[in-house]
Amino acid sequence: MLSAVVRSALTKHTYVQSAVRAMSSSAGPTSPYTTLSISQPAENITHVELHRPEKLNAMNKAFWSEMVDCFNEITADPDCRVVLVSAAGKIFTAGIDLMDIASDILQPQGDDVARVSWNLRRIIAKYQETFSVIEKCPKPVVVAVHGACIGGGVDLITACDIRLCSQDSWFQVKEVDIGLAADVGTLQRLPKVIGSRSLVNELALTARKMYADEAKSSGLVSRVFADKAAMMTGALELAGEIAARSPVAVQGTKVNLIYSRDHSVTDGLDYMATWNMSMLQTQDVMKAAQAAMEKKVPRTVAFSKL
Ligand SMILES: CC/C=C\C=C\CC(=O)SCCNC(=O)CCNC(=O)[C@H](O)C(C)(C)COP(=O)(O)OP(=O)(O)OC[C@H]1O[C@@H](n2cnc3c(N)ncnc32)[C@H](O)[C@@H]1OP(=O)(O)O
Repeated sequence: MLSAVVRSALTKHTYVQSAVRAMSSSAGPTSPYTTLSISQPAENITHVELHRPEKLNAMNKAFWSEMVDCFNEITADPDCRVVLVSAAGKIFTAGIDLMDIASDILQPQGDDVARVSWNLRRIIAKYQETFSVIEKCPKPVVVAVHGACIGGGVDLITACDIRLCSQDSWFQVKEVDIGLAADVGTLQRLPKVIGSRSLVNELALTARKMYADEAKSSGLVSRVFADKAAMMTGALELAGEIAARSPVAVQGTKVNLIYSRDHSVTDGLDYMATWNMSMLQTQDVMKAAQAAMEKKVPRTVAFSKL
C-alpha cells in the first residue's frame, strides 16, 4: 500500500517537473498573437503567458483584443479543462500601455459631445470585455503573479478564480495616479475578493503598493511561494488537481460560484437546481463515485470531453 502511495507521488512529481520545463521553454508570442504565448504544459491544461517582456507586459492595443480572442478559443476548446495565466520577464505587468492610450482613450472621435461620449463608452466597454471574458469562461483560471502587478494587472487578476503569487510580488491599484477612476473591473471585483471594504478603499484611493504578505492576509491571493519557479510548480500541481476532476463538476462549480456571488442565496439555489437538473444526469457522477468507493484518485478516471 505504502509503495503504491510513493509510486503515485513520484509519478506526480515527474509529471509536474516535465510540465514546468515545457512551460519555461516559451520562446515568444504564439501566432496569431503578438502579446500572448499559449502552450499546453500538461493534458487538459492551457497556459496563457503574457509575453511582451521588453515593455514589462504593458497592455497595448493588441493585448486588449488578443485576450478576448484567446479566451473565446479556450472556452470553445473541449480539450482544455483549466487555464493557467502567468507572465514572462521581470514582472507580471506594468498595466495599460501608457504610450498607446493617447490614440484610443484620450482622443475619442465624434462630431459632438454626444457622439464623442458614445464612442468613448463603446471603447471602455471593449476594454472591460478583455477581463470579463476570463470570468465568462467556464474553465477555472489560476493566475500566478511575480514582481509588480500594476493597474490593469489588478483588473485582470480579480477576474481570475484562484490567485497565487511569489514573495517578491506587489500589487497597485494605480489608476488614481494617472488621473482616472479604474474602469475595467477592479472597483467592481476587488471588494468581492477582499473582505475589508476599508482596505479596498484605501488601496484604490491612494494607489499604495500592497506586498505579498498583505495580499495573502487580506485574501487577494490564497498562496505565496518563495520564488517564481516554486510558484509555477505549485500552480501546475494545482491546475493538475482541477484538470483531473470531472469537467462537468468543475465547470458547474465555477459558473455557480460566480452566479451566487452576484445574487441572493435564494436565487443562487434556484439557479443551481435548474443547472443540476440536467448536469446531474452526467455519467461523470457514476464514474467518480465508483472511483471514490474503490479508493482510486480522480486522475485515474477517464472523463469525456466537454
Ligand atoms: C480604459 C482604460 C483601461 C485600463 C486602464 C488601466 C490603468 C492602468 O493600468 S494604470 C497603470 C499604468 N502603469 C504605470 O503607471 C506603470 C508605469 N511604469 C513604471 O512605473 C515602471 O516602468 C515600473 C513598472 C515601476 C518598472 O520600472 P523599471 O524596472 O525601472 O523599468 P522601466 O525602465 O521603467 O521600463 C522598462 C521598459 O518598459 C516600458 N514600460 C514600462 N511600463 C510601461 C507602461 N505602462 N506603458 C508603456 N511602456 C512601459 C518602459 O518605457 C521601458 O521601455 P524602454 O523602451 O526600455 O524605454
